[in-house]
Amino acid sequence: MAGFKDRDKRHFPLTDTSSVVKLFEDQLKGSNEPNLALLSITLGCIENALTLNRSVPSTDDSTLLRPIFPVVDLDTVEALYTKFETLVKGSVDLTKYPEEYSSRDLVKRISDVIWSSLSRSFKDKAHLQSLYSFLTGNKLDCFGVAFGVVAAAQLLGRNDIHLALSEDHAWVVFGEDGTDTAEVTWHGKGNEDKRGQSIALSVAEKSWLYLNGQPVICNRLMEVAAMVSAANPSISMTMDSIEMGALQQELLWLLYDESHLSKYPMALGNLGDLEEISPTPGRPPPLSLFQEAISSSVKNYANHHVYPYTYMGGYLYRKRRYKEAIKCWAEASNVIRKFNYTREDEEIYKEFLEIANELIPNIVKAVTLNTLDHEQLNLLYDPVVYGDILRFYDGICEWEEGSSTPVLHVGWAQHLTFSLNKFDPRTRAKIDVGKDEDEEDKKSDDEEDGEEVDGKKVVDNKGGVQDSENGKGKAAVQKDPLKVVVEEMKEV
Ligand SMILES: FC(F)c1nnc(N2CCN(c3ncnc4sc(CC(F)(F)F)cc34)CC2)s1
Repeated sequence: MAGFKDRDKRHFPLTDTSSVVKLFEDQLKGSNEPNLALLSITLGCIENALTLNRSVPSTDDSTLLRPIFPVVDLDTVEALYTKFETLVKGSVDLTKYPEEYSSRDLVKRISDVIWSSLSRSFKDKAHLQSLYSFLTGNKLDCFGVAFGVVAAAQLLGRNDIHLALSEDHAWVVFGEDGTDTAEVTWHGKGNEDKRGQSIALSVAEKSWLYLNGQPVICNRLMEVAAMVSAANPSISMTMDSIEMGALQQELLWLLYDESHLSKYPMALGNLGDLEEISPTPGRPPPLSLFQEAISSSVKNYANHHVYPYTYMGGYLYRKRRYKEAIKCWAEASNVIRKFNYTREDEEIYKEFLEIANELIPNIVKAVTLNTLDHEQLNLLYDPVVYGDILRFYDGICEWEEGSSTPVLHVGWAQHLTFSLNKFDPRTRAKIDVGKDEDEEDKKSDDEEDGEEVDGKKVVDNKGGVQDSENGKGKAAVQKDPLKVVVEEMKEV
């Protein structure tokens, strides 16, 4: 049972990074499970003091002289903890849920308790992910609501309720074998929340948002990793709190050393980004952390996560290692092609749009202008790079195939032709457009050699040719959207 015990209280007041790390260390290595509410309130209190309520004006150069790490008093944290405990235990009558494992009704009830306390103000600001934000401002973001439900469940002794995380959404798992699922928060803008529903139907859509059944399922220790990973050191668009970033980095290394990041690719990516900003002596470099994130996704999630590749690609791009960056993006595209694009996948759409329409054109321009650096110029004569760009686009096309919503539009084609035309024609003649033998293909093998029907490979598993639906039972996106419109017009 979690609870605010004396052994927790003796860490207070917290006066610097190391005292916070000691509190987390004690919670992670101690006898019983870490107290999510206690840690989230504490971390949120520090983040608030270092980013929103900075004790000294940010322009004042005296900050260079005086440390501004906030003192976190026991009574501040204890008062908020008691407020949360009173709210949760006062609103959920556990005698109504006597069974050993949690029911959907109980999960929905806990979600309602968090949900009904929220203020109506807009929720995509920063620093709304912790219980400190919830208890002092009644505000939480999408992740924060899901995390709050799990922290409340822990307070109620419901140890089967755990956090499930995709790359852009969060929900909970529960029940005897931890395979029941429930929406507990909203997603995106203008989407009705589906709280209380199982996520099975959404997974069936093969959308990236639900990672096609390959989300990160947390235990209590990984829920601490999620809380730390979701911490946000940014003060403004241009400035980060050094102290908050350092604290987040040290806590992530603590979790890394206890192996609580090994199945959490995004947390490994976050740590890699922090190490790029401020390298820790004696620790692995960013690239090896990004590689660990990729390996974790391959090993634990059938290579269904995109972000490990875009973490590494973004890093290599910033280091002007363009050939390797483009290979990462081709690998990212090799992941997204396994999904169908649905309207709630905007976040990853924007990621691929930026790579295709900004980053790759910038590379092609940079190496054209910077002809002094022969290493870079060779890029436009390198059939491997050209092949990777084609693979990058091919994955996006396959992502679109069979999807209910189109992905590509003429803007994509303009940037595509710009980028490809910069390559030397002899180089373009050299490449072999062989199919990469990827073990987990979106189509089953016997569809690989399907008939071409108006440019689309559409076969059933009997080798016959289906109508416009493809092997995934979805209304496939036609090659020519205009044709669809004309056909629909005829039906009217
Ligand atoms: F691939 C690079 F471009 C990225 N750089 N930052 C990326 N982030 C930053 C951090 N981030 C995350 N980092 C740790 N855990 C989670 S769980 C989650 C989904 C939701 F917020 F719970 F809904 C998001 C997320 C989302 C992805 S990807």
